[in-house]
Amino acid sequence: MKITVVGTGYVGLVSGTCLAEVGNDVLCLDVDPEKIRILEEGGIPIYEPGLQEMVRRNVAAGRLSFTTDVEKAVHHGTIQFIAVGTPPDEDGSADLQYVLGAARNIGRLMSDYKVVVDKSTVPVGTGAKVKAAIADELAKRAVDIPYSVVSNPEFLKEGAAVEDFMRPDRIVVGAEEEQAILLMRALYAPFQRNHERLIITDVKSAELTKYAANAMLATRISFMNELANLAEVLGADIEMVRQGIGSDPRIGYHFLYPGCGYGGSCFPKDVKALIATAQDDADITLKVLTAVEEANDAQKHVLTHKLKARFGDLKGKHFALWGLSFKPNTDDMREAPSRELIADLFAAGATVTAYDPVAMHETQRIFGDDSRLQYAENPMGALDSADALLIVTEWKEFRSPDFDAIKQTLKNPVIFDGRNLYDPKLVRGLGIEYFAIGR
Ligand SMILES: NC(=O)c1ccc[n+]([C@@H]2O[C@H](COP(=O)([O-])OP(=O)(O)OC[C@H]3O[C@@H](n4cnc5c(N)ncnc54)[C@H](O)[C@@H]3O)[C@@H](O)[C@H]2O)c1
Ligand SMILES: O=c1ccn([C@@H]2O[C@H](COP(=O)(O)OP(=O)(O)O[C@H]3O[C@H](CO)[C@@H](O)[C@H](O)[C@H]3O)[C@@H](O)[C@H]2O)c(=O)[nH]1
Repeated sequence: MKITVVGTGYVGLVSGTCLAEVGNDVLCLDVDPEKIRILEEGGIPIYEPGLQEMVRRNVAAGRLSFTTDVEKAVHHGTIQFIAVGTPPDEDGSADLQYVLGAARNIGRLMSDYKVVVDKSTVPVGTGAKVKAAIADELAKRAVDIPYSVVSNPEFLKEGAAVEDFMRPDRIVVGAEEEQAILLMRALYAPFQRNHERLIITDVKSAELTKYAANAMLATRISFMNELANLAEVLGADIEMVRQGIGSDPRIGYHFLYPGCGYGGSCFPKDVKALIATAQDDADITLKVLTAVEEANDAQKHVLTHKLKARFGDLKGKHFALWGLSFKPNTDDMREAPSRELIADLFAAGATVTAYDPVAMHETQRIFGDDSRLQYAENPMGALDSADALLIVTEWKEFRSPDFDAIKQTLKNPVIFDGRNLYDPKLVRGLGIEYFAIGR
């Protein structure tokens, strides 16, 4: 099948590449010429495990190519995926300018039947807006060309994006026209060989399903973070509680890990957008989600409070920081808890030496050449003359460190662990002061 993917970010590049992998002829469009240059030179503009090799393989096979030429892109695919960003507007609602801009381009340049598939996360009612934008462009040209608009939200997780796309739990398709449903079924057939994964809904339900999924997961995390803070004061261990409740199949173990707040380009933005949709379009205040967001905003400062409780004034203190990206296996720094922590430390007059396996370059782009933030070449290199070690991302390489070396290198043998990586008994038994979340 001939497919165009508009937007070559985390979702567009992964979707386009995985669709090429199963034999489709995919053209990826982006407005950012730098991204297209990198891709055309055989690189990838993001860090995502397994993606680079898959891109190279499919480019070499002639099934995957990249362009900034909008006209070429619109003419290429019968299926036109829209996978552009939907960042939060000032009031938290999703900014649809990129999605509607992409839709207008399609309406302006299409010459035959298109299925326009929205993969970006968009509020309920966006499908209708996309349809209207295309209709408007066709009317301006005084032509009548058939097209369908489909909602196909994406559920991939960064760091595991290729695996999630190739082996999805479910594929939600919101479509109301038979021709479009048939095409979507054919497109996704290779991804559901062993059992049915396609859930066909109306367009609005598909749009809401995406927000509902992220809001539910964010709710579990904020709930656990609040309980962790309570457990700590009461003298209970949240990790034992987590196992105690996770073993109930009605609850399950996933997404119950307490920490220093959820980040990333999706949960914070999508929780905000759903609250805004409910308020603006339905005059309904989503009380649970409002609390989820508030709890998360507070949780991002939990390590700062612990540091102040331990050290008092942080002025002149120097800290080692392990982990910068919002989660392991990505270089994505959007809404990363590390950003809030670093800002808190700067505000309190402290300095930082950070180490992250892949996100230091992106961090430097964000913080610029600020002498208060230095970078180490490896985890141990960050510890020299630091007053304590702080951990905010659970990269695998932090899981079994040389605790003796940590103890000898730090100025004070103190660890503040925002991801509960270690057994408190073991670490404290080695003579290291250990502060974790809820234990
Ligand atoms: N990142 C994730 O893990 C994830 C997962 C599921 C869903 N989503 C959703 O998917 C959407 C995209 O997210 P992302 O993280 O891939 O974003 P991103 O910012 O990484 O990529 C978006 C890309 O679109 C390009 N773009 C913008 N306007 C364009 C236009 N008119 N034509 C062509 N290209 C254009 C940008 O240059 C950018 O490269 C968002 O709605 C997001 O909420 C993201
Ligand atoms: O038990 C947990 C699980 C996650 N997190 C944090 O939650 C955030 C998000 O993590 P994760 O969901 O793994 O990463 P994302 O790549 O943001 O993926 C989410 O957002 C995507 C974009 O919408 C969706 O497609 C995915 O299904 C959804 O999991 C990160 O800061 C994690 O540290 C926790 O604190 N505790």
